[in-house]
Amino acid sequence: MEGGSRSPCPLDMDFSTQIAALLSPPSAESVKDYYDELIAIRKCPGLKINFNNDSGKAVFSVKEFEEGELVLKDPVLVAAQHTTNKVDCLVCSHCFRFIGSVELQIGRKLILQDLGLTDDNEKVCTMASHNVGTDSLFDRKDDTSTSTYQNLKKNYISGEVLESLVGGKLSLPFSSIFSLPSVFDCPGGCKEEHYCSKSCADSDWEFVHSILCTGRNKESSQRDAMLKFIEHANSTNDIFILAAKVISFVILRFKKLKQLCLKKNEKCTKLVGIDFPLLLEAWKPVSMGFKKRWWDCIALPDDVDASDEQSFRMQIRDLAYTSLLLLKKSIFEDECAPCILGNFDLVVASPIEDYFIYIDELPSPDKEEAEKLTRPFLESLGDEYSVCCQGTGFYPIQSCMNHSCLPNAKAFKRDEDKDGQAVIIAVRPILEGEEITISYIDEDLPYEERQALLADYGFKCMCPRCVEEKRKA
Ligand SMILES: C[S@@+](CC[C@H](N)C(=O)[O-])C[C@H]1O[C@@H](n2cnc3c(N)ncnc32)[C@H](O)[C@@H]1O
Repeated sequence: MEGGSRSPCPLDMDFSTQIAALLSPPSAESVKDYYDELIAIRKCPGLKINFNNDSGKAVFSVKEFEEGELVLKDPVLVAAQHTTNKVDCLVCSHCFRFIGSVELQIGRKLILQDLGLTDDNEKVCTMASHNVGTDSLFDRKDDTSTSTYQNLKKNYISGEVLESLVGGKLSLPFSSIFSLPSVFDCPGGCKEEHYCSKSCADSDWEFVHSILCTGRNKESSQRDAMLKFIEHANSTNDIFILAAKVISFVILRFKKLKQLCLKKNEKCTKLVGIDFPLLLEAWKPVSMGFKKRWWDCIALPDDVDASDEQSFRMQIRDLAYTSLLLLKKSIFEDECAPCILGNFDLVVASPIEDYFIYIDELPSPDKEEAEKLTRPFLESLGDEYSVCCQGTGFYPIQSCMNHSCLPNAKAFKRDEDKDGQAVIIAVRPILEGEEITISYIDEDLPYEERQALLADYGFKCMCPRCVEEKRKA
């Protein structure tokens, strides 16, 4: 591996040519073809991806946009909700929409809080690896003949009431206005993932989850190995869960391409046991956003001295290698040699905030009447009563947008944007042919602070504002 000690991974040596090919930037022509097709599929004909001399790929407008106009809706290619966030939000594992009901969201969170899961990271991880979703909450009813949650300590809402809330026996006033899609279980029966519809469940199964599922169809040794991988990721860095999803996505895409190829009776070239051209093709959507290996580009934490950078990077590379070995034990595939890539934030607003605002804005006496029921729940939830769904994902088009401290667009979720898609809105009129830029940081900060933050992204900003402010300094 360049710039560090020798890689602990023998694959790096054995497959150095193939790995170099996988990690080398795709040609300008294949980038153009790939994004032209994707833009047509995404139905955002106002955009074009081209190369810009200073910063590589860039998004350009091919039409005028008005201030406030939607520029892009970009569904996530692969994403994962943060492990700790799973206590706060029950969301569809495919589109990241909130699911169940206002009652289930509130009751589930209070129960998990009372079980101590929000205070204790270790326990959150355990909860996530044996995921407490909906069934597992209800399953506990079988454990006792009386109410399951009657021993809950912190809330002054009784366990019985919470049980009625998650079980659908107790309705909160006006909650039907904020109705959420019903919960669909994982088709593999793992109880770790939940969905908003059969189509989301099927898509996730087809594109990612069938390999990672710890449900009934998994052989028990593989299931144990997968649980060990998940536990390691949750107690070190949950970015490895996203990495595992990316690897699954590539393997499943590879298998599909291979089947297609065999169906058409085409010759599939074999290279040291790997059908390499097909693997390159399967990896293509990921390669479009791949920059560097994770340990080479992750920002140096504040508490790590610059002189220790090299050893820090080697440590996290070794951590990634340990994670990869654990994953390989559970999804061993001869045909694919995986790798880890970069990431982008995923955020979906919680409907719980809207619900409590609605109650607060009701006219008298409806408000007082409704609050008799809702206030104890709001008080029990505390300041963090409506945490967003937060995670990490890879957005193919948004990830091509460069930074400017004087951007013409921004990521902004409107009221109607209730899922994990990236939404980009024009912040001023955009001319045809202009590059579309967003700000990666708080652009209200002074010049020096902006540059310091952008250094973590590996570049010095030369936008017109920075050039001007530097000149004046
Ligand atoms: C999310 S990507 C944007 C797309 C990128 N240009 C590409 O080719 O994939 C972020 C990376 O783009 C480059 N970049 C973004 N904005 C830039 C700018 N204003 N000046 C120089 N490089 C920039 C940096 O390398 C940064 O790490």
